[in-house]
Amino acid sequence: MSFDDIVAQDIKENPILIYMKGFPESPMCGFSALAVKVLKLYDVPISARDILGDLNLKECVKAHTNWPTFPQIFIKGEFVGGSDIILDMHQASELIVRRFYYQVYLSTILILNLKGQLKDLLGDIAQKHEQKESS
Ligand SMILES: N[C@@H](CCC(=O)N[C@@H](CS)C(=O)NCC(=O)O)C(=O)O
Ligand code: FES
Repeated sequence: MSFDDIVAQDIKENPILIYMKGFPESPMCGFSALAVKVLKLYDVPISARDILGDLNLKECVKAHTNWPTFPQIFIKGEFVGGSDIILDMHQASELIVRRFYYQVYLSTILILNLKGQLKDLLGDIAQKHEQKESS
């Protein structure tokens, strides 16, 4: 099996694959460690290959993606990028989630406020209605 075949098979068979320095449990570089840390936040199975021990594999991966550095992350067969890109993607998704909760919070305040106003308004009518009935 050529190294090209190994890379092609790796990418095909593993939904999340990192070519990295070291292994997920023992990264040998801060950039690789960061990529693993971000992916671990999503509770997904992470497959990895250590490129430090195999220069041929390393060169083959670089040629395959035309990307000069490691880590290199593949998700569902697609090359995504390195640690900067995966961190940016994570932070962007965090921002969307935070904005969503903020919107829900604002909407809840608004609904409670309207409900309070309606209660005051109707309460007044109900009181007058009661007074009329008793007189
Ligand atoms: N900004 C890069 C950082 C990765 C990086 O600069 N990696 C370097 C140092 S570990 C690298 O792989 N250099 C090429 C090499 O060691 O062969 C990213 O987003 O992944
Ligand atoms: S091995 Fe030195 S920065 Fe990655």
